[in-house]
Parts: sequence; C-alpha cells; structure tokens
Amino acid sequence: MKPEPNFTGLYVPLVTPFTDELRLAPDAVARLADETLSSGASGLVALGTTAEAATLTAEEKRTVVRVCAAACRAHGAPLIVGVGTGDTAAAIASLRELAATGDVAAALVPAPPYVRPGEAGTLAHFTALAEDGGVPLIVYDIPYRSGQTLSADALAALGRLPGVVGVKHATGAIDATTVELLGSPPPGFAVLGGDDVVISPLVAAGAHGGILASANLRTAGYAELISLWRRGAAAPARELGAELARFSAALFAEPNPTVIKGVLHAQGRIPSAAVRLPLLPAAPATVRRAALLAERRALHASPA
Ligand SMILES: O=C(O)C1=N[C@H](C(=O)O)C[C@H](O)C1
Repeated sequence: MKPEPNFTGLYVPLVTPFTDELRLAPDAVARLADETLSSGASGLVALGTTAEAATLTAEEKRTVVRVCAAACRAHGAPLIVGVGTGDTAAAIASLRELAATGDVAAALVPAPPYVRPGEAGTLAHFTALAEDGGVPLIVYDIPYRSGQTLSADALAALGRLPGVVGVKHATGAIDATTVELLGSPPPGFAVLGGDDVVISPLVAAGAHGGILASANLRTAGYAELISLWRRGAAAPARELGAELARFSAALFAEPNPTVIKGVLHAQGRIPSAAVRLPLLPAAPATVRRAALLAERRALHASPA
C-alpha cells in the first residue's frame, strides 16, 4: 500500500487584508487565519496569488508569514508559503529564509513564471530548490499564469524528487494528464486541486484535497466537500459540490481576489476591500451577487 501523503484536506490561501490606504492590516490577517482554521481548514497558505504576494514588500511578506505561523502553531496546523520567482537562486534564498523560521511545512512553488524554461529546465529548477532550499516543495502547476505546461511524465519526474511532496493542480482542466497523475501518483505525493470550480470532480477522481481561494469564505463547506468525497459519500458530495461550484464561479467572475475581498469586507471580516494595482476593486454588483451566495446554507455543511 502507498503511504498517504502528508498534505490532505483543505488548505486556504489567505487574502492579504489592507486598510483603505492600502497599508497591510496584520490584525485582520491574524483574525482571518484564526477563523479559517477554526472553521475546518487543514492548514493555511500564506503569500499565494490570492494574497497579492506580487505587490507585497519583503517586510510585509515576513509579517504575513509570522502572523500566519502563529495561528498555525496555535491550531497545530501546517503552514504552506508561496514562493514564486523565475530566478532559481532567488527562490533558493527565499526558501532558506523560510526554513530558518522553523514554521513552514512546505513551500508552494510555480514552474518559473514567464521564463518558460521547458520541462527539462523546470525539472532542473525544482531539483536545485529541493537540494538547497531546505523546505519540502509543492509544485504549483498553473500554466495559464506561469506560461509553462507540464506533461504527465514531467510531473511524475518532479514527484520522484526527494523533497517534492505534492502538486497543486491548476491547469484549468481535468484531462488525460490529470487522469494519468491521479491513476499513479508517486508514493506519498499529494495531488491538491487549485481550480476552485472543478474541485468536486477532481477530488471525486482521487485528488487528496485542495488549495482553494474560495474557501476564504464558506470554509466549512469546502472542507466538508473534500471530506465527503474522501469518505465515499458521493450523493451529498455531488450536491454540495454543484452548489459550491456556482459560488466559486461567482467569486472568480472578476480577477482573484477582488471579489473575495469585497465579500469579506461586506461581511465585516476585513477592514477594507482595497486591492493594490494592477488589480482594481470588483464591481459592486459582482460583490453583491457573490455575497448573497456566501450566505446560503448548504444542505450538508455549516458555512463559515
Ligand atoms: O493563491 C492561491 O493559492 C490560489 N490562487 C488561484 C488563482 O488566483 O489563480 C486560485 C486558487 O483557488 C488558489
């Protein structure tokens, strides 16, 4: 029997709350982190794309990681941290800094964005990170953001690297590569869904969990969805999955995380819906529509 991967269940990539003046709001990060972990998330992801990590200063990133690490420690939950750069040496430096904190269970690392080094270059990148970074790695397979596709063979080769513990599957499709990956994942290797709208069929097909921006809202619902599929409770899972897919579609009607921040602010959970350029705030009508769906009580879950 294959060993179960360490990363299963729901991981929530937290938004980064700002003030109306676009200053980091660390107290709101702490509150959100605690609420999320209290609502059934298995762990947190700091500095994901949802966190607007590309616009945070190095000091702000350290603050966000410190605050999320404290919440994870208090809940005995793992912290995953996003590290995204097209520069292998810079990524290693970031990973080493994270390793030194002793607080980080894994780093979520995309194929080098924008550079498009090919599969061999991507494999060499992750080999260097695994050897020298000092933190377990989750490969973020997101070709529509990175520009680099990964075949089933490339994913299998990445999965065999010591120190690579999983993949966040966000290719925009459940296709032949997905089926191949889920059919024979490397031992102990976690497949986590990252396309929110299709998380239900992906977990039904054997994924171990998800890293879902949508779960900043209705955390308990998304956690329950994953748990239902993993327990084999197909009928309620299908029903809840269909309902949450409509909710995720509403949250992704404009660039992520603008709608999520709008709804969190409307619920009084973050001080402002502000996002940093080049993102623009979501239209009020989009936020209203998603906020209505956020209130809906799903049959088999008590949404946060
Ligand atoms: O930050 C993340 O991690 C996620 N980001 C994705 C995106 O913005 O494209 C969506 C996914 O839910 C998680």
